[in-house]
Amino acid sequence: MNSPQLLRTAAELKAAVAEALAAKSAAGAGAGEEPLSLGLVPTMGALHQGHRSMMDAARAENDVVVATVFINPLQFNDPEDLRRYPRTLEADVELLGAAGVDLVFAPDEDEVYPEGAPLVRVSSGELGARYEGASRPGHFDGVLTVVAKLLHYASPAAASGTPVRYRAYFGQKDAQQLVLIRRMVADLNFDTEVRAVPVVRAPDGLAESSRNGFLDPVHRRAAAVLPRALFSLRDRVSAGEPPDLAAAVALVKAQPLVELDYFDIVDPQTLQPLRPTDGPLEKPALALLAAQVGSVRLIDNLPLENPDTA
Ligand SMILES: Nc1ncnc2c1ncn2[C@@H]1O[C@H](COP(=O)(O)OP(=O)(O)OP(=O)(O)O)[C@@H](O)[C@H]1O
Ligand SMILES: CC(C)(CO)[C@@H](O)C(=O)[O-]
Ligand code: BAL
Repeated sequence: MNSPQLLRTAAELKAAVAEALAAKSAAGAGAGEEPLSLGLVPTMGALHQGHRSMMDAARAENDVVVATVFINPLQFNDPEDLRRYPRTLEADVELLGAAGVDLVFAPDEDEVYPEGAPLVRVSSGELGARYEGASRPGHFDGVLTVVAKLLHYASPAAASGTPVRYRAYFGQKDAQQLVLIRRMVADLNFDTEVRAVPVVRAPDGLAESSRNGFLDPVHRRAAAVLPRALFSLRDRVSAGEPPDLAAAVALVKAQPLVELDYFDIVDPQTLQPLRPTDGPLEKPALALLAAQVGSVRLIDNLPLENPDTA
């Protein structure tokens, strides 16, 4: 297992990115058809198998892989959620080493926000005010602002005389976040390719999440109703039947320990609701939900595709 270099400041990261790319270049990377490449994987730490699969994807596609571990206060609307967010840097660095990550950027809050909360932020607009944004006001402006900063910190642009392909990895589990990051990169001309990584699930279907550790065994078992409802919806759609959202909602509501926030069927690119009331789905869609399970808020989603219109 290699031990990744741990960088605490933007200046250290910049120097380490330049050095790592130069070493790869000297070893012959980027000399053929494929340019030299750098993969960035932003996280908030408390890493699990979902994160591991993003690291694996980045490792498979890039010469240099940078992971970031930063709990971004700007995206928390609930101070208690921020206070208790799990902090496990030592174990995280171990997982990142096992995944072959080269550099780990774990800055302090003062490094990222030296003047305190920034005056100028990236606005997530109308799309950022729906679903997760409706329940967590300001969340997506905070996410986009820090992702913009992280993309700048790790940018290979200035680090090398040769062109470097820059890819950034995000989980499909945070579907709305992913759509918004794609929009930011397109709307603001970031020179970065956004790569989506499929949701990694526990054996009972629950999406892996750093907050799952807060569930006691009873709530943990109850939470499995969320993927059950999503997969029941998907199975109907895959069989060419209309999506019965009401039945899927009823399944969740029958579990008293789970309080549904939203459950909808949306366009995967725009997140506009697509709610056929009788006929089958006419184009690929995404089922999207959030629920409170005990003290934990969980989100999940699943693509829906009608084989007759695929
Ligand atoms: N189960 C998963 N499968 C694939 N990607 C995931 C999964 N869980 C998280 N990710 C991705 O990992 C990245 C970092 O997410 P984050 O560190 O917030 O972890 P998390 O488990 O989503 O934590 P939480 O849900 O408690 O905020 C995001 O791009 C997120 O979509
Ligand atoms: C992308 C991210 C690391 C930004 O803080 C965070 O929102 C997350 O972990 O999904
Ligand atoms: N994975 C999304 C980060 C958050 O819940 O704040």
